[in-house]
Amino acid sequence: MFSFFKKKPQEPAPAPEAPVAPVSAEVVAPVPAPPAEAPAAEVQAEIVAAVTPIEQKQSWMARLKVGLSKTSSNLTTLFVGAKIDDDLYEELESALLVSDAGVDATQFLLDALKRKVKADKLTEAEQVKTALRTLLLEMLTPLQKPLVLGQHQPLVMMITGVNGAGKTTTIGKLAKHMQAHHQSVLLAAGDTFRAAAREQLTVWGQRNNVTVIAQESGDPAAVAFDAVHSAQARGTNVVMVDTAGRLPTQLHLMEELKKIKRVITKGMATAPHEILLIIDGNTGQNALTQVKAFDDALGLTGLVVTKLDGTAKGGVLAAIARARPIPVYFIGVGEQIEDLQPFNAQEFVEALLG
Ligand SMILES: Nc1nc2c(ncn2[C@@H]2O[C@H](COP(=O)(O)OP(=O)(O)OP(=O)(O)O)[C@@H](O)[C@H]2O)c(=O)[nH]1
Repeated sequence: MFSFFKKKPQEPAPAPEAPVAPVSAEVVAPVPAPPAEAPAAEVQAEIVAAVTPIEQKQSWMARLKVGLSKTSSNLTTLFVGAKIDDDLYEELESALLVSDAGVDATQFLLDALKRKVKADKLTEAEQVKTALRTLLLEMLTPLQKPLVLGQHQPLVMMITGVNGAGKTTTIGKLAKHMQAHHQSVLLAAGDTFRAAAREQLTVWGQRNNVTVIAQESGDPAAVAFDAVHSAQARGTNVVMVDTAGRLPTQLHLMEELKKIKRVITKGMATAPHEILLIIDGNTGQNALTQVKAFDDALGLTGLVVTKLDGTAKGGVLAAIARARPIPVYFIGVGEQIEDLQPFNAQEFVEALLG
């Protein structure tokens, strides 16, 4: 099942469009006032759930389970035939740390588990496992939030992340899913560093009926600005701004991201409405460092965790839930479109703990 949440727009009545300003590298035309949002094309206040064939769903869950099988086997075997004693807690501590949950989340889970074992007078290891499942679910459920469509016209999304995290691939998958929900999509090829990235996106756009705004050379902020105005003029529903990969330690590149955000806001006062960080699920605890750094710089609204089909351990979501509980809109378990699905805490915990 792939679903988005569609909502009525909350903005005041739309004002007329500001004239499209010429794109310039540094400062862009005066801020149009007031925010010029056209009425949302189609609005519904309900969760739109695409019915996904049961086999597809099962194969997706199967891939998630395979992806997280190492962690799952570490976490589940330690309960088999075990006694509830210090050894069990120690083994659990190691398994959680190895799963990338990090010290804080691991300690939190262990403390909570010990309290629960005492309070509920648990006597069997299997009951402790069930208690752990409940605690993990409580911890991860706040991360489960749908991406809202139809609230802004256009909905402007900035997509960020380190090199190779899966930004461009995720944009492609999201665009397809959005089209399936009758949303028109426009992409801004903001990775102006790599000509190949721009070309890749342009070719992909042509094939998939998605307009791509790209510039031969230039400033990614200008490309983003151009894309926002273009979407406003065309009545496009969603703009996704791709950005070049960068490490949080590359401070000048982080400054560039802030600039892209500022310039988007100049193009549309309420935008960007979503700032997503794409995380490679295999980066372990480093993912948390990325979340903190990108959030500090930009104020993230959502995360997408990719490559949970590989050697990912999955525990990093617990670390994120404790340290920076930013919604995980989607998780990816492969390269196909249907391999990107909304994050569901229940399914995730099931994949981790059986
Ligand atoms: N196995 C697997 N591979 C994925 C997934 N998502 C993306 N990939 C692959 O990861 C690689 C990098 O993806 P890109 O989308 O190019 O990453 P990017 O963040 O745009 O990279 P840069 O443009 O270098 O910053 C590609 O080979 C993708 O096919 C996933 O969920 N699972």
